[in-house]
Order: sequence, then structure tokens, then C-alpha cells
Amino acid sequence: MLSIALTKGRVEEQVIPLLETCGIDCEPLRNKKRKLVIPLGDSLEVILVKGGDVLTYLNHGVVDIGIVGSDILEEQQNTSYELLDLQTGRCQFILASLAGYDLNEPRRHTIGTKYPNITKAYFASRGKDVEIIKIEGSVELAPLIGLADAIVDITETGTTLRENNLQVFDWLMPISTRLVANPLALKQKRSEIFSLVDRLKTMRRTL
Ligand SMILES: Nc1ncnc2c1ncn2[C@@H]1O[C@H](COP(=O)(O)OP(=O)(O)OP(=O)(O)O)[C@@H](O)[C@H]1O
Ligand SMILES: O=P(O)(O)OC[C@H]1O[C@H](OP(=O)(O)OP(=O)(O)O)[C@H](O)[C@@H]1O
Repeated sequence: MLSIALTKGRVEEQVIPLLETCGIDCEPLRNKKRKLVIPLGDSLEVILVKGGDVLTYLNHGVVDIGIVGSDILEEQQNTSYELLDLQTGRCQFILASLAGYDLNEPRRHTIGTKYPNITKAYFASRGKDVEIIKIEGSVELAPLIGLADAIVDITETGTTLRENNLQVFDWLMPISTRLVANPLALKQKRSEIFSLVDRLKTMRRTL
């Protein structure tokens, strides 16, 4: 039996069809209502968690594998084994602001973001010291109402940026959903884990 910590929400919605193409019956996941522990047949058990908590469950050894966005792995400076890029949940990290924003204006800029570590590393690599304001959501609001000069956030379709008159000033990195494993589980359940990884690897190309 393999236990999987699956990020609920967007990641979950895009991973379910992939699991189904691998022949895994996901009806219990689709019909879960408020249930958080969902057995899928005899060989898999899914627990549904927030993305930011996947590595906590994994690193405490209470699940064998995790499915989580690379944005979170990068932000949390993940050291667990990344086994596969599932190639779902694709989006991008961007630096955005209102038209006319000048990153090179010589003063300390204020940046709003849900991802302070990624933001700090990005500006450090450009030799810039910025003030970071951590925001939990609706990040695009920050430059609009004067909380920050610019934001580092995720864009997928570009709709949120467009509807709020924001422009992209830089593309930081692409994001996609990854499969990560607990190192002990990788030793103890190697064949089970790699059998799933191999199936996912084959089927992700068909979606
Ligand atoms: N357009 C998108 N915007 C944000 N995240 C996306 C997008 N597309 C895919 N993702 C992936 O989905 C994850 C976020 O999922 P979701 O939006 O369901 O959670 P959330 O409610 O924003 O996050 P949380 O409540 O944990 O802060 C991200 O970690 C990222 O890997
Ligand atoms: O380019 P788009 O397709 O418009 O997607 C990007 C938006 O989606 C995410 O927000 P989310 O919906 O998770 O809401 P949040 O603001 O509460 O984080 C992200 O933070 C952007 O705001």
C-alpha cells in the first residue's frame, strides 16, 4: 500500500485525469465530499492536504509520496527526492506591475508576494535589496492600491493580470506539478513507487 499526499484544489483536479489514464479508479476521489483520507483500491491511499503542507507529511514519514507544485518545492527549498515532473499544473512565476514601473529606479523597491524566498533569491541574483511584503492571496491588488511597487506571482492564462491592468516585467521560472518521495519509502517500497512512476511517465504524454 502506497500513501500519497495530494495537493487539493487545482493540482488535484489536473492530476485525477492522469491517475485515471494509468488505470487507477478515482471515483472515490471525485465523490469524496469532505473526506480527507481516500483509499483508491487496495494499493493506494490518498490524503488531501494544502500544497504548503505536503513536505511536512512527507518529511515526517507519514506518507510515502507527495504531489505538489514546483512553486512550493522551490519556496520551501525542498530536499526530498523529486521523481517526476507530471507536466500538469503548468504556469509561470512573473514580476508584474503597472505600466511605467521601472525596476532600475534607484531606491529600495517594495514587492508583494506569496513567495518571499523565491522573491528574495530573484532580487539577490540581480544584486537588488528589496522590501518584501508577504500576502496570502489576491496579490495583484498590491500595486493597484499602493501596498507594493510590484509583485512576484503566478500567471497561467494572464486573465488576472489583464483584468487588473498589470504588465509582466520579467518571467522568473516555469512551474509544474511534481511527484516527490520520502527517502525511506523509496528504499522500503521501491518497486511499488517505481511501478507507479513508470505508469505516470508513460501516460503523462497522452494527456
Ligand atoms: N493559475 C494558477 N494559479 C496558481 N497556482 C496554480 C495555477 N495553475 C496551477 N497552479 C498550481 O496550483 C497550486 C495552487 O493551487 P490552488 O490555487 O488550488 O491553491 P491555493 O488555494 O491558491 O493555495 P493555498 O490556499 O494553499 O495558498 C500552486 O502551488 C501551483 O503549483
Ligand atoms: O493567469 P491566471 O489564469 O489569471 O491565473 C493566475 C492567478 O491565479 C492565482 O490566484 P488564485 O486563483 O489561486 O487566487 P488567490 O489570489 O487567492 O491566490 C494566482 O495567484 C493569480 O492571481
